[in-house]
Amino acid sequence: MNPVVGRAPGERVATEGLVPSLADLHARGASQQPTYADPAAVDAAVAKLRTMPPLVFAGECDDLKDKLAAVSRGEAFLLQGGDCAETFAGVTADNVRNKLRVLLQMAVVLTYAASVPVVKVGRIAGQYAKPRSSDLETRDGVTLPAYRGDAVNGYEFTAEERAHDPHRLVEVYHSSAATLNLVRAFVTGGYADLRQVHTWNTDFVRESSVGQRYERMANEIERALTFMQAIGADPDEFHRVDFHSSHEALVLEYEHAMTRIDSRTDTPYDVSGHFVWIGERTRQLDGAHVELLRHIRNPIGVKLGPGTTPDDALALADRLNPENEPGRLTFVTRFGAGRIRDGLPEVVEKVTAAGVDVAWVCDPMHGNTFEASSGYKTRRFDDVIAEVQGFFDVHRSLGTWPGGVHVELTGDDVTECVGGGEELAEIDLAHRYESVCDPRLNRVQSLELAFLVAEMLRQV
Ligand SMILES: O=C[C@H](O)[C@H](O)COP(=O)(O)O
Ligand SMILES: C=C(OP(=O)(O)O)C(=O)O
Ligand SMILES: [Mn+2]
Repeated sequence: MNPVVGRAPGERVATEGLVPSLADLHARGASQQPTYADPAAVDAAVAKLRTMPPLVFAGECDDLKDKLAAVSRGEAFLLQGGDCAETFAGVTADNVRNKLRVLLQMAVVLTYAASVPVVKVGRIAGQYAKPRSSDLETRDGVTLPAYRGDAVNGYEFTAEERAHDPHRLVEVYHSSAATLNLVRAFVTGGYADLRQVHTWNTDFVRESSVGQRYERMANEIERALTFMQAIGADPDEFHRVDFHSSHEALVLEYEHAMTRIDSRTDTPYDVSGHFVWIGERTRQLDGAHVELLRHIRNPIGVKLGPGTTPDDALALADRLNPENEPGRLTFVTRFGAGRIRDGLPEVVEKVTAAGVDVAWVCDPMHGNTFEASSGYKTRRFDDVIAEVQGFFDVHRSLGTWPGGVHVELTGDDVTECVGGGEELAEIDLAHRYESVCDPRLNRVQSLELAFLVAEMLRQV
């Protein structure tokens, strides 16, 4: 049997002995898992997934780990962004291109304005499962299971759609494959060529002042590229970019089935994405998610909310990266604008004092969510910026490196977060609120964030 391919039903699982079994993981009382009615259908979905080719290759995961090691050394900056929850219906060329385009624009702003190499990672091609505060949702007196992402159930508020369906896990694989295929084509096939800096901005420049600001910067970049070509630089150097996929490793059946033994090193990798992270709600030290992820060799992240103590962070680092391998572990802090300045310093201080090698990244979204009077979940652009500013200030005062930002965004002109240069108000939210889970920055807000972060980076 080829150990990279997995097993046929009934055969030994290729990862046996190197990764805990699904039964062992569930025995830990895993939180935030689907509740499936039909165990045979779950087995069939898992068996099918085990036969599917990897979505990413272990060597690519190692490349990203090397880049994240540069982040942890203070030599690069991570830009990680995308939807809160991807949907199967959202796998269209326009949608994928628009998300990639805004990330490329943001990366160019950060690289050019702050002169720092930017590691680009999408919340894309696998971000289909959501932890929720409540198992149930009630509308007009009707109570149904909460929406847990397209990986688990449908968004439509009917009993049929909200039932947890294991076959959806196979659909996650196919949707991720289609998305990643397009992303790979875009980033290597010319769309991401640095000489396209202007093209990414068309249909945008006239409409917003941030688009115009970007346009001025793109003119400067173009002149610099022309100069470099004139002095003999290889134009192929500008042709492609490195871009990696990431998602929260939440549904154990999916992540376990996609964990394979790398034939180069005989070690396990979760080949469903380059980088996977453990959410704030599933990072229990003895929990199933920490147990699974401590066995895989991908670069991994852990979200740290405002309740995190220095000892929690140290214990997680010890469990997930006992050899202190650079680039292996990223702590994504999401304290909220009001708590970051008080809560973050002692965590960073003690982790640093213990000699733990980690990349520190700021998620300025998940600690700043509130419900507008209209009922929409939203976030204030000013709170997002205030948390990033707090993150930079804390790291500057401790002499540590603010290694990146992790944001929920989209390339479309949605109206989900309030504020920003367009001064979106709560009353505007209904106009184009399309997220099926958390509110995302739209294209203008995302680019504004990039310019503001570039200024903060220049001052580090
Ligand atoms: O994306 C993160 C979580 O799934 C989300 O913030 C939970 O939101 P809820 O409180 O509406 O369940
Ligand atoms: C669920 C998420 O975040 P957290 O685990 O930080 O709440 C998320 O990133 O969508
Ligand atoms: Mn979210």
